[in-house]
Amino acid sequence: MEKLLSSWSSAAVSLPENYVFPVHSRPGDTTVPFCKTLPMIDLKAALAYGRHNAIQQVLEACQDFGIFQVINHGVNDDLVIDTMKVVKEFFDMPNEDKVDVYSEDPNNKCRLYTSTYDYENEKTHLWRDNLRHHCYPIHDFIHLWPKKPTRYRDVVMKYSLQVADLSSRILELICDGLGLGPMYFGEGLTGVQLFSANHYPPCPSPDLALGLPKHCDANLITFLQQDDIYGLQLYRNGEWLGIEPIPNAFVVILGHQSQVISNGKLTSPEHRAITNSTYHRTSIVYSINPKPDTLIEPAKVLINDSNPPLYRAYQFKEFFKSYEEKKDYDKGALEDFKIKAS
Ligand SMILES: O=C(O)CCC(=O)C(=O)O
Ligand SMILES: [Fe+2]
Repeated sequence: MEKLLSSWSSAAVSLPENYVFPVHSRPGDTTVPFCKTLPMIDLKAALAYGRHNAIQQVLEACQDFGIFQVINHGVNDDLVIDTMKVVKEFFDMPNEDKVDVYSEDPNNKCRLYTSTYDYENEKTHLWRDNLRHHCYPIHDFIHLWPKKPTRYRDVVMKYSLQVADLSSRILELICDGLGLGPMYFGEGLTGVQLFSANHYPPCPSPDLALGLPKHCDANLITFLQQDDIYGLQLYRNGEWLGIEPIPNAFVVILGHQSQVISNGKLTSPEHRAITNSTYHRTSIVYSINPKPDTLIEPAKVLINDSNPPLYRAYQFKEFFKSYEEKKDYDKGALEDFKIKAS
């Protein structure tokens, strides 16, 4: 547990060498402008104008940005606040209360660890601790979740169920918008669901370190809840832009698999998490992933002579292995899966 940032970072006066990112990927000046054009969807209002209107708003956001904020989403506001609170309480606990879930084994279905799954071999450590556990179907995994704080399991269970429901509603809108036919995003594409809480303590050199480097999410889709402390940045048209924290909003982010299934019609955005020298920051990620054996391919209904497949079919586990081995987490992760023009 001594590797955890929360064990030593508060006493650090300078950034250790192995946290300093190479010049080309370090953030430098982190004060970038907010992305003022980021789509913001009021789901309730959008649906009030008819399902067709909601489909159009979601699809446009997914095509143009691949990332948007959603408010009036149907997940209970008090529950959202309470979940952030209980997760912060978890990270605030002394080490002896967290030791049960600390694990250096990436195969563990519930674990607290620091940086990436591959701490020993990574070139630069990330300035984050992460608590991650499976949560679907919930009763297969809840017994593995943290026992403390005592409210943790109850609150996170309610949260997971409601965010899973939101994810189904958003995926149905995407499915209808793309014309994929009913239930395209079924168990195979959504059957692995993870609750992942990132904790970024104050960092002595936010210009040199990163909470998470530039990446696209490997999954199908992410529902991210930001703290009131800013730290999420989007790489768009060659520049970094901040994603403004909006109370109780979810940031919806399409993963690589959505880009492949839509044959490039939808985009998976590159993003990162910066640190700051003053505040602890926490983000909660609800991540929808395919099952390992699921075949991922551009949806057949989207393919025709004028729209040939851009990606070959593969099993999700093949993609994931390459994503982790190549440690090429951004757009490059899809290179080996592209069908090259002959
Ligand atoms: O902490 C954040 O805002 C970003 C988290 C993120 O991108 C991820 O966990 O994949
Ligand atoms: Fe991400």
